Amino acid sequence: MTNRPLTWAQALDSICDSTTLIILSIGAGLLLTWRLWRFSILPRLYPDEPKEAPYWIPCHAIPLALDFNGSLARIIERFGGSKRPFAIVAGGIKIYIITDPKHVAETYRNEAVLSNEVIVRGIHAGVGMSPKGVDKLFTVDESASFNQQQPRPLPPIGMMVDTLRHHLAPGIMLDGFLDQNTLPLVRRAFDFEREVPHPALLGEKNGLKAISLEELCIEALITNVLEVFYGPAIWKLKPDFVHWFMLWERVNWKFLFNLPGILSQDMLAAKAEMTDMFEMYFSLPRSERPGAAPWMVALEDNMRESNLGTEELARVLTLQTWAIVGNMYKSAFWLIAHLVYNPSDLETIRTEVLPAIQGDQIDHHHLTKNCPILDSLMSEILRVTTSTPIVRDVMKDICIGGTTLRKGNKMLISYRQLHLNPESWGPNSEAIQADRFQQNKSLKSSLSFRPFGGGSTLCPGRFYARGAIYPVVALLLSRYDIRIGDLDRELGAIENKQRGPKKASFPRPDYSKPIPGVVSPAEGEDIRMVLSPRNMGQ
Ligand code: HEM
Repeated sequence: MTNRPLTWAQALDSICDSTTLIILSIGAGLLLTWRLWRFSILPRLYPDEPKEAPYWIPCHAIPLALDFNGSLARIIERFGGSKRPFAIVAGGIKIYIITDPKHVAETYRNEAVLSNEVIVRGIHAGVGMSPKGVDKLFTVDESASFNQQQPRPLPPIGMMVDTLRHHLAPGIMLDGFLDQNTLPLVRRAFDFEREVPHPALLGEKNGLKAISLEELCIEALITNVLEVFYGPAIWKLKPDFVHWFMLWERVNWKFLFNLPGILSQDMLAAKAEMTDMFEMYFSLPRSERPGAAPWMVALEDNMRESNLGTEELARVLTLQTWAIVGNMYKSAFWLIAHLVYNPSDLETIRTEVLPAIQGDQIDHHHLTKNCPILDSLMSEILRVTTSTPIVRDVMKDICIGGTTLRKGNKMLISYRQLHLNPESWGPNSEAIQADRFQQNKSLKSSLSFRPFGGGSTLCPGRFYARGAIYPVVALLLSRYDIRIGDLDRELGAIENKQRGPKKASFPRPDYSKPIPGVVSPAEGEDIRMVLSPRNMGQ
């Protein structure tokens, strides 16, 4: 063998190779030392602090952005077994994760320290309110007329929710609002003979109707409820408002993640169309927008008294509208979807609701008080489809679950994880069991069940939601027999006396995005139903 001298190029390559190797080794060494220090040594030095779920580069933000609920569930599964609060880091921010139902209750008892004010301010700034406008929302004016009757004076933002709470608590006001304002419009959602084609009607033949379940729920619980709250003027101002709201529904996660404009043109467009409509609406003299809900009228007066102008009102109400109509249509969608795929539950609930429907009259008291399986199924649907992540800011150091949460960090509760926790709900916790809440009545007030949040931000619309959703279910079941499928095939099957067409698979929910409230069906995941009028042609 001859030892040939290296060429210049070979020598350079070999130096580069060994330099690269050295750099890589140092990098790997530093990374390992950092990991050892951060995730093994630091937790021993500070045993009271929640342990951090280990990560390499670049923290937990990317998996969370790609599949929010899935990656959160995986992190919790790997790390949260002990039920002690633990921490993750996303986008440079430390977030404590609370998984124990008892610790969740503790967070609601400490709302001054675990506060949502920074987040609520940020959301209002995100819809375009000026810092001054946001400050006005949070400033208490003891002399404001709405504060004269209050045991404790409220800022306009508190007054707003309080007014809603007052109008929608069980009692004469809610009864009147349901009977006079809401139910006539819910009934209108079943008027398939109207002049302008019904958005849910896909076809009609021989007395059978092909219907999109999603569109029916949108018509009943978005389009009509918007009109219940704002009156019909909104349609003159923006006839396609629902289109923009539904786009917002699909992309509002970009708003929550604060994505840059270049990645969120669709979300920005939807937001602009919605605020634009409300600005036009609140610019109209009141006489030109009749039919608004009493709550809305009282709210507007109070906001104007607090010097919030038309543009600011428009932006605040864009967010309120999201809370008002963002969840009911999805709850109704999943509830009816469950029924059409589970005929025995459908028949049980049909028997329960039939007495509530007399011709055109709907007895909402019967539906909310005397239909235990319907009520139980609604709770079960909310349990399984809730996707809400609740985030709070830690305003001062606080001890929760034996660990110290440090000021300046955030805290997150995943209601989805709480609602599916096998320790509370059994090993088959993802399966829907219609009578679960009827079998065990204490479950509705369980610490592991929070479909409407908790503490001072407990949803003020929870009674109204049931009062508006149940009539939709009752009208559908009392008027129609329902099959899943295609009109032509269904007709063919009837003519040939065969069984109906093969059922499509159950619609897939989209848990990949953080949605405040109930999960949306994934895009295109609808149910096509064939409705045949009951007692006709049977
Ligand atoms: C099935 C339907 C509904 C579900 C699942 C639902 C869920 C929730 C949840 C989880 C929260 C708490 C958020 C938090 O603590 O940060 C909340 C708050 C809220 N909800 Fe609902 N909601 C529904 C229907 C409604 C309706 C019909 C209205 C109004 C008519 C409404 C108005 C509000 C408002 C204004 C808040 C904010 C409360 C506050 O910040 O103090 N919701 N909702």
